[in-house]
Amino acid sequence: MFSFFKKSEAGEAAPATQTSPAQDEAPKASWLQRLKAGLSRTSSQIGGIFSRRRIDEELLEELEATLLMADCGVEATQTLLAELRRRWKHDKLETGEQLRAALGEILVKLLTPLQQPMQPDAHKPFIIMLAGVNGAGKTTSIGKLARHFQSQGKSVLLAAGDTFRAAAREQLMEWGRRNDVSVIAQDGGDPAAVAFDAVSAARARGIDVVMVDTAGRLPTQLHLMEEIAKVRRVVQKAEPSGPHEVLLVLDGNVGQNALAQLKAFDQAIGVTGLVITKLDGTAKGGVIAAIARTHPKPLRFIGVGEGIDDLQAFNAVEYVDALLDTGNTT
Ligand SMILES: Nc1nc2c(ncn2[C@@H]2O[C@H](COP(=O)(O)OP(=O)(O)OP(=O)(O)O)[C@@H](O)[C@H]2O)c(=O)[nH]1
Repeated sequence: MFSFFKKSEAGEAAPATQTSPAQDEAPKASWLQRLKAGLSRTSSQIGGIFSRRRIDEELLEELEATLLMADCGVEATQTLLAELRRRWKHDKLETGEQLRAALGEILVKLLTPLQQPMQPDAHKPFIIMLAGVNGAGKTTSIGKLARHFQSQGKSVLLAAGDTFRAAAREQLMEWGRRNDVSVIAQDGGDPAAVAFDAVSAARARGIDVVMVDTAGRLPTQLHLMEEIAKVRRVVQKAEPSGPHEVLLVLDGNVGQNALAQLKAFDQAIGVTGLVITKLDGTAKGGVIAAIARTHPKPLRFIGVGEGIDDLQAFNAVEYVDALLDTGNTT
């Protein structure tokens, strides 16, 4: 918990002016390597299937089972297999490698609609609310995003909306002091009131981006889901055009459970974008296909580690390359 902020306090993280990862080829290459390493379990399982010379029904059935095990879910797996079968016949595919290329194209087509960058210049202040279950990576992602926006020359203000844990609040405030990011917090109290104060302060101070952190909660904790819906309503009271982004942070390791979380949070607060973290761990990676097929939402960022450069804008071609080893990125 808060390890990113702890790192910053110890002075280990890169200074704000150095964080422009997307424009920096060297970090990007190592970032892609981390993504590939994270998804290597799935890519090696699928790779084993494609290494066969001939395509037949048995191979397709094995691929189907592998996609299901990789968290793609029934609907996305069926969609992918149906299209693959069509291409097999229509394009007269013969080898496993041709099938890998075809699956890559089909997956890129499925995932590309999720590749929609955030538009923080659309409003001032641009108000982002973050939600998710406990430990999904909200606070870590806020730290990374704050640096990301600062590197673009934007001023940032945080609302410490996790009013349950005093330690979390203090950690965030200390991190803010050291990184030139204002943090609005209250002792105890109401998260909606903190959000209201933060939005009002951002307007008064001419801040570019406000991020409203919220305490982790499970969709089954109905009173907490009602509480977060209230935070959203109160943000809108403070700024009628906001919130401009309602980000749901999902842990990439939770598999199909991510879909259940997405549906529940979407119903409560109207999710407008996703952050999927921890794709560097034991994540199998297919859940993004499941989301694209059954409950599509813009996937703004994916996380492959706890470091400052480890949160990157989602790119469908890069992701599919990491998942299938298609060789379409270097
Ligand atoms: N490996 C890895 N760890 C991550 C990533 N993102 C976050 N973490 C770690 O996940 C843990 C939980 O992250 P937090 O940011 O504290 O999660 P949170 O959603 O704010 O948690 P609550 O405050 O309990 O709601 C921390 O140890 C983070 O360092 C990631 O992309 N990869």
